[in-house]
Amino acid sequence: MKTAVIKFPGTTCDCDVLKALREAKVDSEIVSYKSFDPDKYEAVIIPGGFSFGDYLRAGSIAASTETMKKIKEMANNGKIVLGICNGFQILVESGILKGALLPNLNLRFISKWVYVKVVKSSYLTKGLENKVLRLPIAHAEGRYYINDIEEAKNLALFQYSDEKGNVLEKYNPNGSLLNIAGISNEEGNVIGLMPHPERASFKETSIDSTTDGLLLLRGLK
Ligand SMILES: NC(=O)CC[C@H](N)C(=O)O
Repeated sequence: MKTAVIKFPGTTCDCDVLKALREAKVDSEIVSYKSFDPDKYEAVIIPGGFSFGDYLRAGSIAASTETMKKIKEMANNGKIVLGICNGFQILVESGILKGALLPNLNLRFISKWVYVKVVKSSYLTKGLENKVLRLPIAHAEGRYYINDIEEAKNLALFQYSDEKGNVLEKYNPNGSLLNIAGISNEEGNVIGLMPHPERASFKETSIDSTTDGLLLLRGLK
């Protein structure tokens, strides 16, 4: 699937995402937010980083760009949209995904390996339901919140858990509602998650040689 990896000023994870996508055999390239042509792609990834310096709130300035209008249209047309970390923040700031990403409860930047349980099917989690993935997080504003608990349950795609998939508050690194680490829209074609699959795609740079990130990225093949 022809996939664009969008680069905003302050995006830092574009090269890592591209490398992981190529490892997953996904036809992909990095595209500047200034010259993005949505008609050329079937899928788009908004990678992590600090777009526009995270000024105001993480993701809020990128959310108001023309590029995000184009990505909203792609989402509405059923194309695949994936936001990773800052990309997830941009998707909620632009209203393409519901809810908000608030500062972590401890008001600190948290960088650690976590386990997340896949709690529903979506375009990228077909066949991975109930599996536990080991992925790293690295963020200051990752506390998922939405004002309606029932809606949160429906949106939840990944929940912080232990390695066996027990979703308990003690495994919640940032205070997210219902331990939510990622969500998808109802159709399952728009996905946002705080953990970084691209950082769990190479044995050499992963913890315990895990390549769980590839399980998700291969869905874009
Ligand atoms: N890893 C990322 O994408 C970065 C972090 C994000 N902008 C934050 O600190 O919340």
